[in-house]
Amino acid sequence: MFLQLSHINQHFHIDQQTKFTALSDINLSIDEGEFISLLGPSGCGKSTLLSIIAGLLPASDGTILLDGQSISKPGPDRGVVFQQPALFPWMTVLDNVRFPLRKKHSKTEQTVIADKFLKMVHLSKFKERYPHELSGGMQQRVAIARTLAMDPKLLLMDEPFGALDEQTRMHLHDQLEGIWSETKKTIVFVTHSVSEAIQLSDRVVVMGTQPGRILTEFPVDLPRPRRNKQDLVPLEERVLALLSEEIRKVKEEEYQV
Ligand SMILES: Nc1ncnc2c1ncn2[C@@H]1O[C@H](COP(=O)(O)OP(=O)(O)OP(=O)(O)O)[C@@H](O)[C@H]1O
Repeated sequence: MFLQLSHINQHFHIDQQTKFTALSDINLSIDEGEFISLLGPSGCGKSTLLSIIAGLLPASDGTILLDGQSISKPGPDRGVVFQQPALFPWMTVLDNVRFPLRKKHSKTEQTVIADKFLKMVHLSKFKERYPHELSGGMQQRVAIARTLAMDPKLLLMDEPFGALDEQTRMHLHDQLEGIWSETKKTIVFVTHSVSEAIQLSDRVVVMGTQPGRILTEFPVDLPRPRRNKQDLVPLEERVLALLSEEIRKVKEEEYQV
């Protein structure tokens, strides 16, 4: 197994007396090259789980093995793409992508690698531009190129298209599918969107709340690319039926309805 999460629990101490369980007994196995989505209502612990896999947050309990190695802190084998692209505004697109390569690669190598991934996200023509001269979707593609350029074994994406409009998001779904089939990277993708999860993933892992846990998994056996939205509807309905109860629980807790 390429990525193996075993018995992960995550507790946060709210104060000296109160402990909040954000994740309870998470067990998940992911094959190399798989595209997995973590889907669930707000607060079910998707980002927390991604942070634990990234090594940004140590799990309260449990183990994570990536390619046989135990994970406890961030490492170059994992690349994270967040909702906000977090580019350096004073650097050109090319320099942003070259920046993380500076310690391991010569200047020429940095440029060759950066050019390759900027081409993959169709931004070669914009490499001398600055982030503020790009749209939100283009900035996010730069962030994806920058992460891929580091050649991580595992790509972790936390609602990477959540801040973008619907049209841009659809465009980036196509691009991400292309990147995934070209690079064969293993991807763990966090989303709120049922259709996004089904369109992109080999497997949708549905999480529930109180405490955050895995409810079930849905394999997606639909041919790619999945451009015809109608083909996704039967599975969407099954996932939504499961999620509606969880969403009701969140509303009840948050709004006391
Ligand atoms: N550092 C922290 N201290 C205390 N509680 C936390 C901390 N980080 C997260 N939580 C809580 O853990 C739960 C899970 O949060 P998380 O952000 O992982 O959920 P999520 O599923 O990603 O939500 P969303 O979809 O809204 O982004 C939430 O109830 C949140 O308030």
